[in-house]
Amino acid sequence: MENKYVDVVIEKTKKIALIAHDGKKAELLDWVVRNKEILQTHFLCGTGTTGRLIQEKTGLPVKIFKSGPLGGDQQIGAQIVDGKINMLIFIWDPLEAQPHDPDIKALLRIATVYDIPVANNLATADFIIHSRFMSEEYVHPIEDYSKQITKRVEKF
Ligand SMILES: O=C(CO)COP(=O)(O)O
Repeated sequence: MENKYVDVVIEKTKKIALIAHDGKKAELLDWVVRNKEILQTHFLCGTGTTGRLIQEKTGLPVKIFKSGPLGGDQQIGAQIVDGKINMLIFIWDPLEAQPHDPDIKALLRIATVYDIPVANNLATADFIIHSRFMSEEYVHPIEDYSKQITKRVEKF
């Protein structure tokens, strides 16, 4: 299916990454369908298979990165570092071992370093998308979070 993502979409309010492991993909797809009205006003991206399935099932434009085991989690992590993603919905499977477990840990770590909202289950995803964070007026309480991190690291 044609990738409908175009650069201009990046101007949308929130920049959301959507990822689910195989055993959790159906759950995430249903959630995206249920919340399509809200999600369509934001920029969406995802790892290879998750992103493609969301695009096919909902018709929403999704910027698609590599599949998780092929480096997609790392690409998404790099986008967080560059400020191009500011919310992560990552429905990882606690009952299934993954060959790229170090990449998964790295992504979750970098999301914490940059203090973006992260949902690892749908209850939290619901909580976030109905929260004040989704409004255009929301600004991170720490003006430039990455400056604060740099300061902390430079101390040593
Ligand atoms: O493995 C993943 C995240 O760790 C997801 O990758 P896919 O969306 O390509 O299945």
